[in-house]
Amino acid sequence: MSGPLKLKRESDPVNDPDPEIGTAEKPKKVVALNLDNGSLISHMPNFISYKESWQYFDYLDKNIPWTRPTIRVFARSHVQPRDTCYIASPGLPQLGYSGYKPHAYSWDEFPPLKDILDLIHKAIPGSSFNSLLLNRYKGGNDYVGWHADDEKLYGPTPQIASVSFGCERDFLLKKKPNRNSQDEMTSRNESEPPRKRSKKVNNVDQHSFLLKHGSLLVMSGYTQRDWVHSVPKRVKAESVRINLTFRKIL
Ligand SMILES: O=C(O)CCC(=O)C(=O)O
Ligand SMILES: [Fe+2]
Repeated sequence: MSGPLKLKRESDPVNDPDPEIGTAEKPKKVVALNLDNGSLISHMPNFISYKESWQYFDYLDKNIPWTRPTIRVFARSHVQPRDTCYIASPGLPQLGYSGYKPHAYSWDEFPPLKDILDLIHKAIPGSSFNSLLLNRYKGGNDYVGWHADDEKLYGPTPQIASVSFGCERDFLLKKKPNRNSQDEMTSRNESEPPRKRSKKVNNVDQHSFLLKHGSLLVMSGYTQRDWVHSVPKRVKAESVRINLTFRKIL
């Protein structure tokens, strides 16, 4: 299990800085959310400066070999509702989800990704990510359905570091109903998100983060075992968002 999560800041937080004009010297605010039973979320809204984040966005938008694969969910085929790409260090076991096994590109082909990886390793002491799943949401109709990144190859307490560029989108977390009824929640639901379930959801059982341009969100501990997350459709989100989730295959 990864140790207690402590994101390093460049200086102590003072006033909440203007999100529109990022600078490298800006103090880094960190919000830590301790979910129950050892699930942890840390959020650093200004992880990478505004200007640098647009440079990364433009590079990734143009240079990543994006694909929109067909995946299988609940025994039905769907086109994944967002573009994707996968990077992994050599010699790791093959990632597979929803019947899809992405080709693993090398970090060496995309030097800016190595720079972001370095920034993340510096921000999260003790981390050593070796793979990366990239997503590109072309507009508000693109989304990721409720799922947990609980594939066995990440181990029982995966730490996942998520960096976002471009259009701001909501990132939702919801507690899994209970340990015996996880089946319908744990596979990536890429079909329309289910309509409201009849069971009432407690306020402490769901959380929402607005993931801004240049932000970092880290999920640790038992978050993947006990919670599901999603980035739902948003009609008003018209522009492109690129998200990077760094993971460690054990
Ligand atoms: O786009 C995001 O913020 C989340 C993506 C995600 O959950 C995933 O790729 O597993
Ligand atoms: Fe995920």
